[in-house]
Amino acid sequence: MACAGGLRLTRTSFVHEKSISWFPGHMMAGLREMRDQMRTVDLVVETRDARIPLSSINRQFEQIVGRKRRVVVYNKADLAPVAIQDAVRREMAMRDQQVLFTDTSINRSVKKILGVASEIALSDPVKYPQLVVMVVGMPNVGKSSLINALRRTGINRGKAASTGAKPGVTRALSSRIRVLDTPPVYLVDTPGVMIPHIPDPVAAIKVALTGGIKDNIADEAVLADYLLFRLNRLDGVDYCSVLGIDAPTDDIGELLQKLGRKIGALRRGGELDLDKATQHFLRAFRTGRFGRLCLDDLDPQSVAAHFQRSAEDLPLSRSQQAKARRAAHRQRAMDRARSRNQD
Ligand SMILES: Nc1nc2c(ncn2[C@@H]2O[C@H](COP(=O)(O)OP(=O)(O)OP(=O)(O)O)[C@@H](O)[C@H]2O)c(=O)[nH]1
Repeated sequence: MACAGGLRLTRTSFVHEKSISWFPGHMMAGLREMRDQMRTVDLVVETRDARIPLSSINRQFEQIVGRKRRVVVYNKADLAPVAIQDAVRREMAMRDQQVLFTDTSINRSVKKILGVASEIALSDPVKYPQLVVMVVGMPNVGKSSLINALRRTGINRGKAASTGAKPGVTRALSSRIRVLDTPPVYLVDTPGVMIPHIPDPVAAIKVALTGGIKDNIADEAVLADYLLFRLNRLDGVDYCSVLGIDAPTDDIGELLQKLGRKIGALRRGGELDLDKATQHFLRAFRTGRFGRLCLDDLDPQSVAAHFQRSAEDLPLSRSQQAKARRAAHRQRAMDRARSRNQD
């Protein structure tokens, strides 16, 4: 139950047919430039949002990264439950992905990335006189913040990349940004790239809720409706206390009316301003006021279904097909072991 006082859930699933598409020209140009520069890159840091460990995966990066060494960084870990980290590590390890969790406000948390880069650079100083790391990811996952944090941690220097609360701040590849002197490590910032067409409309809603899609492109009313649906199904989220409303509800109209009255969101003439109430509700989630939350389901079946769907959407390279086969093999072995334990 989400709030004190009890709630009868009136919906069993969230149905939304229309996906959100946002793929402006600078993203296409950015992808092309990333592909062109990839041969000069030694390591790729693929940044994702820890609140949506699956929905923030953009398979286009796997295609342009190819066989380059890659580390997956789940940023904004301060906004996601610590408890998800083991499940995510396990699932990604099955897909041969090394995973780190970061919060860009904490030096010790981003230092792990410098550790990975240094290890590669020191393994062959002749091959890597300077190590070049490209930071890629969906919009607003915190790529530029991560670069600034690495620079602060590595060489105690100020901001080198522009950041902002809205998606699409970085619009082109940066020049190389120094983040470590010994061994020399340089980072390249890149524009956030969306999936051109997200096949699952609910995944698109999750990306928009976490700030990856501009609010004027996503339908804020739908985002708020999904957020309420999800909050009601997560244990221990007391949104009533956070919002200052009396009782939980599964009806977004009712919640926004109450919230609008509570925060005094009124238009001229005294009519309730439900848009303002909607934005207040979304902001409360985005700033972590409802606590650490994860919007993706991480049980093995849901994860397998997610990868199945995204594989159908994007043709896989040969090495990706081999990886997918290995992951499916491991998954089947785990399922068999699990069912043997249950017997
Ligand atoms: N809570 C939290 N917020 C973060 C973290 N890292 C970045 N942010 C915030 O996330 C927002 C987006 O950060 P950016 O670094 O501009 O994101 P980006 O991925 O470079 O964005 P694009 O320009 O769209 O590609 C900013 O408001 C940051 O302050 C983090 O670890 N935790």
